[in-house]
Amino acid sequence: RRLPLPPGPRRRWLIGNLLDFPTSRPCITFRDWCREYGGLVFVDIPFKPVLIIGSFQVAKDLLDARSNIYSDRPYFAMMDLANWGWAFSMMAYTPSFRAHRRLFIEHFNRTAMQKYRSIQLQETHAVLVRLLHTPDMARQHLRTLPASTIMRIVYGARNASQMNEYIDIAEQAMDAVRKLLVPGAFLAEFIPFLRHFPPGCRYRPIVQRLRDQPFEEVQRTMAEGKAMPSVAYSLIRQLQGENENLTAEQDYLARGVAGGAYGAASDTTTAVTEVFVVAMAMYPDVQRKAQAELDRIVGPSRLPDFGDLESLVYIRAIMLESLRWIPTIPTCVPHAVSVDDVYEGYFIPKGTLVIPNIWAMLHNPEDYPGPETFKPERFINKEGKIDPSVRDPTTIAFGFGRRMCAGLDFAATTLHILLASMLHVYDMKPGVDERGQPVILSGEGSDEAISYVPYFFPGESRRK
Ligand code: HEM
Repeated sequence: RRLPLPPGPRRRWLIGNLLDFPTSRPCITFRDWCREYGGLVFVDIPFKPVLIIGSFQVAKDLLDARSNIYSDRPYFAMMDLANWGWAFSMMAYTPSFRAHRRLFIEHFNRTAMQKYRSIQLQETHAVLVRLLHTPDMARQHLRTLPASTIMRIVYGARNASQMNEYIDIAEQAMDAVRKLLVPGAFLAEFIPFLRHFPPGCRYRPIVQRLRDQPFEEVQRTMAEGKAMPSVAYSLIRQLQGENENLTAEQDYLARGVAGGAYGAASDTTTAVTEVFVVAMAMYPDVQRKAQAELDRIVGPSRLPDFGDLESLVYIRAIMLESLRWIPTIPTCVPHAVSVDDVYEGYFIPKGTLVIPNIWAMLHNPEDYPGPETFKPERFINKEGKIDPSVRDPTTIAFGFGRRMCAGLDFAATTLHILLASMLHVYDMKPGVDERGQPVILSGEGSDEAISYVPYFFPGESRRK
């Protein structure tokens, strides 16, 4: 006899839990279900069983320890309709996915990243200057930073107008990810015949341009002998070897690896930066403490550098707290289990969609007391070092197992240097709205797959 399925909300005849599935702020409903039924909750959606993971331990046991069978992705109907199927973050755990990920890691591991530091610093400094000249466009400037950094690294984009065009394309293409990847936001994910009425189709041309236009520009400049060093350039050289052209398969791989970097890096890093700025405006004491650390370690006559980061412990704690307080991808990117499995006496059928509730794990009061408060001190021990006994939010916020974020190191260094530089130069304060009224800030994320904070600030320079 089959073992029982994990517990979960009561199922209705024929439609199971279809009507219970949340379409707004799913992380909250999932957290409530887990409080009622435990760290593992089974939700019965016709054609698509769903498993919600609400506890860090269960995520470790399944997604990390059994990563050989929990690293698949479900078929994302809406993302496929929007033409995002080429992005390896959406791919099933196939040999093609593994080839993409392997190649990606080769260009974004810790050693490879040393090469990108000067671009990271130049882009960070450029943002500081833009903020000074046009503070009313602060939000836009901060949004452009990860985009332009990754664009220069991946495609060697050369001039401002080319860069702006690429960023504009990416902004439009990423809108699909924000809107279509929220679990349950589109019932078509679960009910196949609804896919004939797709809101995703309108994104197809722009997503295609995101992948192809900058890549083909690199190919063109290579043919003219004018290409700048870039990841795309290295990929093409590496794959094509002595041959004159890439094969169709190599071409698909190279475009996917390059385009995947841009898609995965820009919005996520921006979202954390926005959380950080709002937190600084809401918690001026934290800001002052960070600035005191900077004054002590960096001093007033220069900007922070990568060599300072190890000593900037409090600022690292601010980064960790920014990742924890409003998690960037609150319900992760769903995994899928590729064979039938049994866990703690429960049967988990092959093909089940697995959703780790990152938000709930990072707001678990047992690991992070007073989780709604922004408190970097929680990560620092008596010796003034990062406390290894407090769960590191990067082990949750970047996902799990063999699908864990492939750009974690890149994201963490980009953020650390940016946060340090922003705090060194600016005081972040709550701004005023169009009617001149003070903006009420809140620590609540948006309702999209990548969580934003709703408002933004003008900062003020603290260095005259
Ligand atoms: C703070 C910023 C970031 C956060 C919070 C973040 C978070 C995540 C999460 C939660 C996933 C899904 C993991 C899973 O399925 O278990 C993911 C996947 C991924 N991320 Fe990030 N990410 C960030 C920045 C970046 C950057 C800067 C890059 C590239 C340079 C990147 C590249 C990727 C890729 C390629 C995947 C797909 C991995 C796969 O499916 O195997 N991410 N990220």
